[in-house]
Amino acid sequence: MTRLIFLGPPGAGKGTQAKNLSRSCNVPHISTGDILRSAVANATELGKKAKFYMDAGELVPDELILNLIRERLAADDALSGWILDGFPRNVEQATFLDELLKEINQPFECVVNLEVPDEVIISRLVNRGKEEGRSDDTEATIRHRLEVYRERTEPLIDFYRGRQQLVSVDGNQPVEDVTESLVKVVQV
Ligand SMILES: Nc1ncnc2c1ncn2[C@@H]1O[C@H](COP(=O)(O)OP(=O)(O)O)[C@@H](O)[C@H]1O
Repeated sequence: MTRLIFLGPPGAGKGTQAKNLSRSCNVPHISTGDILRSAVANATELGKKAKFYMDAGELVPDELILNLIRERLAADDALSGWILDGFPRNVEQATFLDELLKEINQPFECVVNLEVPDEVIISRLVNRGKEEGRSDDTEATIRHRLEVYRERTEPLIDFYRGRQQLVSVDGNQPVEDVTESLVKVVQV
């Protein structure tokens, strides 16, 4: 049963790798960023509330995210596995996820930490901003997202490492090489 959590700074390649792996494992790729962006595009209630935070490079408040994850993991296609990308992003979300997974009896396999140096991340994100026109990929917002990552998300590395649930993978390699390392590490 494939149940993986992807961790790493913005621009580490979580989305790309999670998508590749979800295809080869035949489980859904659950990206909170994608879900939120589609909510914004469809101007749903959630989207209207989330847009402000996303454009500022802040985390969207937990009260908007936690229910969304609870519902998404309860969907039929998630019963036989999933790859989580972009969640959890702070200790509160990680604690919530622990409780939720216990409640629905779905233990995860491991947390994959994609490691990429800061200067590589910044140039990747600046390029993505130009190519995809994502409104949060401007240089000032990118720097702020990295700060938010350091402050709120990075502590999760020790959180999971302390429980021997963390696996680190070098994300600073060509996409296919990262995928290959990942497949080896998670043995899917
Ligand atoms: N779990 C989450 N908790 C709070 N906000 C989130 C979460 N996931 C995504 N977001 C919001 O969506 C934005 C984009 O997320 P994502 O696509 O994962 O981007 P990246 O990892 O490239 O920064 C984040 O900057 C944040 O505002």
